[in-house]
Amino acid sequence: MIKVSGVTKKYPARLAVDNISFEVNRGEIVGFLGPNGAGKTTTMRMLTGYLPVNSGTIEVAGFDISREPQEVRRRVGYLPESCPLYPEMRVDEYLKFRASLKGVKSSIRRNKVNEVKELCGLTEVGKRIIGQLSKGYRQRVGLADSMVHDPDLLVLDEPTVGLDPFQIRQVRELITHLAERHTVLLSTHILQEVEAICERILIINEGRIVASDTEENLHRQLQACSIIEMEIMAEKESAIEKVSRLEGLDVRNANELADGWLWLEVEADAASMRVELYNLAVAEGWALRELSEQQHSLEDTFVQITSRKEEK
Ligand SMILES: Nc1ncnc2c1ncn2[C@@H]1O[C@H](COP(=O)(O)OP(=O)(O)OP(=O)(O)O)[C@@H](O)[C@H]1O
Repeated sequence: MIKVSGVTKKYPARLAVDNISFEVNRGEIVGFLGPNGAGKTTTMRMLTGYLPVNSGTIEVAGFDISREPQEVRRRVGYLPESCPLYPEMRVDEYLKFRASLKGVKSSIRRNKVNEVKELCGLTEVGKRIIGQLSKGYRQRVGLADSMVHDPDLLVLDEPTVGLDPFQIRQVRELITHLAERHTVLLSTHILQEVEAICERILIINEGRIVASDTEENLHRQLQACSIIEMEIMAEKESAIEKVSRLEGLDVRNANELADGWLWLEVEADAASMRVELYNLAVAEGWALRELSEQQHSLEDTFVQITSRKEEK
């Protein structure tokens, strides 16, 4: 559905997107993650034909964005970061206006508007003035707008930004529902959002794609190093020395607990090195009451991937 090949975008004072390539398959729901200024919005604007590329090619639904921008726009629904609604218009009026701008035939326009209103939970507010709606509802109007021409692909830039937790949940459910019929590329800062709705994650950092995989596989890449916590009855200095002497294990933190036990935080080069620590405790005659490996959160994964120096 999306094929980006070697795309670069330079603003006068800044290289925002640096030779990126990635693909999104039909029917996928892909999360686009990256720190502030990483290049997410720039990429999304190029994908939707709002910003020209400097070099490289973008194909959407088989059409080249530079050569056939109209064909691409017809097949893409875009929810920009700050959706430019007309605050003085009523919801129905606005959606009909947008549908006509997007070339929806007048004979089916009313039906299309009703359909997207229903999908976005807007049926009750059709007669309301947009400027008087809550932010959550305005966001739904933006979503309804992005899909009123029945696009194959939805590109959503931070769809839940500024919403309260209840609205966030509703908009997420809506997106999950939309993904049954559309391919979705969605940018967000909220990692739980990606965990909750996306099948695959693309991570962009300083204008470059630094990861593209399922959440599970991204975690797996990082399982190569893990953190183990242990609590033993042992003398601090000697325990640190003996643990650190084991290959692939290094003590990061040590604390003598109030009840006399020693807590150690150990960095392991590989997953499942707890058994080495268990064997050491047995060999040294240390009583052991805790030996656990920390699971990486998506946040750890994100931080590690976006701070890997060699990939910059
Ligand atoms: N119109 C512009 N003119 C000049 N520089 C720009 C323009 N738009 C974006 N930039 C710069 O390009 C880089 C990428 O910006 P972009 O908005 O694509 O990042 P982003 O990942 O969407 O960030 P955020 O998460 O903060 O929205 C940033 O350094 C930004 O300052």
